[in-house]
Amino acid sequence: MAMALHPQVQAKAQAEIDKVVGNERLPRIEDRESLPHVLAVMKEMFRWQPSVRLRTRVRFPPALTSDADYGLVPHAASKDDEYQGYFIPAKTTLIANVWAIMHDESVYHDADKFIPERFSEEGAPDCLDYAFGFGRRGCPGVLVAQAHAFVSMATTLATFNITKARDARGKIIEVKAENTPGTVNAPAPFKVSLQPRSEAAVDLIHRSVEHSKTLSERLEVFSLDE
Ligand code: HEM
Repeated sequence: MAMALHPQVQAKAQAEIDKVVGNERLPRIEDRESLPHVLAVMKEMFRWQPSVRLRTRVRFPPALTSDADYGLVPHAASKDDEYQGYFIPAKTTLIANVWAIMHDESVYHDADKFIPERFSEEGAPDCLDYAFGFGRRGCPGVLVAQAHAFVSMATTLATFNITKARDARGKIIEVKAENTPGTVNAPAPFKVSLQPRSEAAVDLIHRSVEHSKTLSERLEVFSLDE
């Protein structure tokens, strides 16, 4: 969705991939540090639309909403505590308001806009520190999730142009940045067009599909042997 809405962000990320990775292979996780704009696009995705649901700009106490009756992964204070001068009695339900953190205008200017350069060029605080929760109950899948998100994004950008789709009469179907209700923050259904970027991209896509088939065959052999 974000790429169809922001073609200039997409073009910049693709130019970076073309320069650093070329079109002989797909981007890999090892390329992460050499692709700062692509990484910034991923961070901006997690900031602009954090996966957690709680969505309010009320911050009382800052960054924490206490005794809320909705939101993702509520936690409880195991003992009396204090946070920035606010007393939190034991057993209080606490839900980190990740949306408020990610859309705090004093930290992320034009917070509702999609601006990856805030991470790659402006030194904004790394939103990946919050997107997966906090402390000892933070997401244990964080590393695998981030690696997967980066590789999926980078390989898609390397091989496809994502644009707004057109209807049967050729009229552009506008994309609306809307979300589904529910615990997990997912985009509402939307239509985009994915076109391979070149013959080389088509070849890479075919080769990677063949490669994954080989991998799954190897995994099958491995599980049969056991
Ligand atoms: C983009 C992908 C993902 C996102 C955005 C995400 C985000 C989160 C968040 C925000 C929490 C709540 C943390 C908290 O309450 O402080 C969480 C918890 C959790 N996540 Fe993920 N997660 C992702 C992928 C994964 C994956 C791939 C795994 C497993 C391999 C995983 C396993 C878990 C588990 C088990 C918990 C509960 C931890 C606990 O309560 O101690 N997650 N995740």
